Amino acid sequence: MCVCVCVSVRSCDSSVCVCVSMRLQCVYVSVRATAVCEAENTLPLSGECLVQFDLWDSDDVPVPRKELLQKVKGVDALVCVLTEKIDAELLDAAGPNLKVLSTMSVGFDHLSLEELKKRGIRVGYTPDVLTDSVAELTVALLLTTSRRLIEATHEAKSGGWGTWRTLWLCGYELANSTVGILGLGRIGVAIAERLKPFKVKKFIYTDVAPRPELASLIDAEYVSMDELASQSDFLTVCCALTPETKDICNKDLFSKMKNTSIFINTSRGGVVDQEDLYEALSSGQIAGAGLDVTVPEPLPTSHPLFTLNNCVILPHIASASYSTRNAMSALAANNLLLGLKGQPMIKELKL
Ligand SMILES: O=C(O)C(=O)CO
Repeated sequence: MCVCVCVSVRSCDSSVCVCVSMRLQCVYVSVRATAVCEAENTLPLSGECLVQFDLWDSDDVPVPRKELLQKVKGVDALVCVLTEKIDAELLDAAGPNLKVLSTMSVGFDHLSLEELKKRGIRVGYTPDVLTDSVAELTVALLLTTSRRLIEATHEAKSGGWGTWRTLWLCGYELANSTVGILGLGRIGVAIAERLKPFKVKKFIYTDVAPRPELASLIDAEYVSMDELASQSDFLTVCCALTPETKDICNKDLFSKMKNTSIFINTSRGGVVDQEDLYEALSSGQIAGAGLDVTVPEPLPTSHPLFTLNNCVILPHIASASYSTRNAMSALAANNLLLGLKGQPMIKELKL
């Protein structure tokens, strides 16, 4: 039996995952599994079976495509992170042995689900364990953007800090505001729960359909996309990237937003038309934007969005806390091993 894995892992709790994480520490990995293998990089799969893996032992990530296409040949399973495009080309290169895919991410826009389904490959992913971390970072980004913290530290450091001035570096506060959530799921709820103590007046959301159970947790009102745009003082994007949501935040949406509103995206860069966002920010159509995700990633340092004071850009770090990355790696590893054993994964995508 053979397996292939590309994952970033640190130490974690269960014995299986301690074993995985010690071997796969902070690297993208290619893993090979064999029935009864005594090679160094092995994991127990069942009583009579061990998973063996080879490390992608380099900071040079993601795994170069050519190398990955080589490494996956003949494997039974694959663990990946969100930078790996799992498409027909890669699945063809892996061949018919491939039965399990485990992605260390909640997002799965990097996976060709149709191709996976067609080949009968089971897919594990890592929802829930990153909800707190992403929600926390979203709040941090929102406050950083709305209270202009990056500009402020720059001014303080660079001599721009003169006498106290009435309107200098004024921003927008959450108290008495309306917060809009585009795509209400676990993360949107967790963001709202954290924002509520800031005295937000009202939560509104839009989605493909109302989600009354989740909405009731935060007392959020379902509105149309247009109402979301026009009513939100803070609009936070929490939807998955799908063909339907690609570029959904575009000129049309920005043109309906208030000049005083703040746009936040910690989901996927692909949901935003970045040219339209640049236009909205530079023309004053909206007050500011905080982005943890962009297209491409990394965003080239020459990108026009980097020239704007009212745009805060983070390098996709929403889930980057030690405890969350540990939990994600443990879940990805356990999904992989359960899938290999033919058992239900802890978190499996329904294809
Ligand atoms: O898990 C994901 O999909 C992420 O984007 C991690 O931050």
